[in-house]
Amino acid sequence: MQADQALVLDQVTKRYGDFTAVDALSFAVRTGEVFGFLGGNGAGKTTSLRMVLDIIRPTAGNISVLGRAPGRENAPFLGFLPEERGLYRTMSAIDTIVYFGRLKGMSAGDARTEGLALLDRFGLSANAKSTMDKLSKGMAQKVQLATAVVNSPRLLILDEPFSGLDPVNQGLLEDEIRNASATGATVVFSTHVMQHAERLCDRLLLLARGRKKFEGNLDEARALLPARLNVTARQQLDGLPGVADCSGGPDTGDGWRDYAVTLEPGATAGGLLEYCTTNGIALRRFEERRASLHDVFLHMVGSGEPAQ
Ligand SMILES: Nc1ncnc2c1ncn2[C@@H]1O[C@H](COP(=O)(O)OP(=O)(O)OP(=O)(O)O)[C@@H](O)[C@H]1O
Repeated sequence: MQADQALVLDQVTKRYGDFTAVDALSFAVRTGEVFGFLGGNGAGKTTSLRMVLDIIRPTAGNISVLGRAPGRENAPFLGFLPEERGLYRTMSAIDTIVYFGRLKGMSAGDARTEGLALLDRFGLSANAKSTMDKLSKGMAQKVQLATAVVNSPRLLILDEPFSGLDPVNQGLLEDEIRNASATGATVVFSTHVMQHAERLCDRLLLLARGRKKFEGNLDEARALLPARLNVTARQQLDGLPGVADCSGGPDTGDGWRDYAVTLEPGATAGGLLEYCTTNGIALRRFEERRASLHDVFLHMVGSGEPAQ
């Protein structure tokens, strides 16, 4: 493992009987980056994260967390928001945060000071002494987030952190992730909602049926898709170099038509534009349509896997 890698999985497999939930998965998360762990339902995200946290053990392969094997001694440096949220119903919000801070080796005083500051930041100052069963689901989720970050973790792992949050609180969580990253923490979060990943991730991994489909940054992910263009021209572009498909809308009356053009893999919009210019093909509009991460997901994983 290199010094600039916060998390490394090397050929990690997890089997449940005959079923392989995670299949020879290898990837590395660099220190300080926000890393998206993406996949549809049942892809193996939670299973992978649980192995990192030593909640379950791999069937095969190696995991390195901040340079060490998974285990309890990593607790002071880690923050974890589990997918299954659950806190002691009769404990107050602040006591809950202090309890988790203590589990991670903080003093009660430090955990309380930091816990109160977090509740304030999350708009929950007035609820510090409310017991968990008196809080709304979203409020309880923010308290749980506070338990994950109270120790200013070097590696923050969030399993489906956006589920169950309203748009305002989703924004707050995005800010919290950016904030953790800005202060030097490494953040790994799983999601099946591509928009969050698109806004937040430095790099991402796409998982399907336990296998890695892609690891890289957003631009690299988008480059996996053939370029698509909106073009207004006087003639069909089918058959031009690099054009895989060109479908046209109605003639607007003066001979111009709008075309949706898909290029062949590896062909570039610039190459087609240059060809048109040098060959006297008149163009009134020539726009590249930027692929979304959702498009990439469907392209890589297929529409059988859910993504939003
Ligand atoms: N303890 C278990 N015993 C048997 N199979 C399991 C167990 N835990 C998980 N699985 C299976 O492993 C696969 C991966 O599950 P996992 O929870 O890791 O997926 P996920 O990517 O987190 O999905 P989701 O987005 O739905 O939470 C699923 O098919 C699941 O049924």
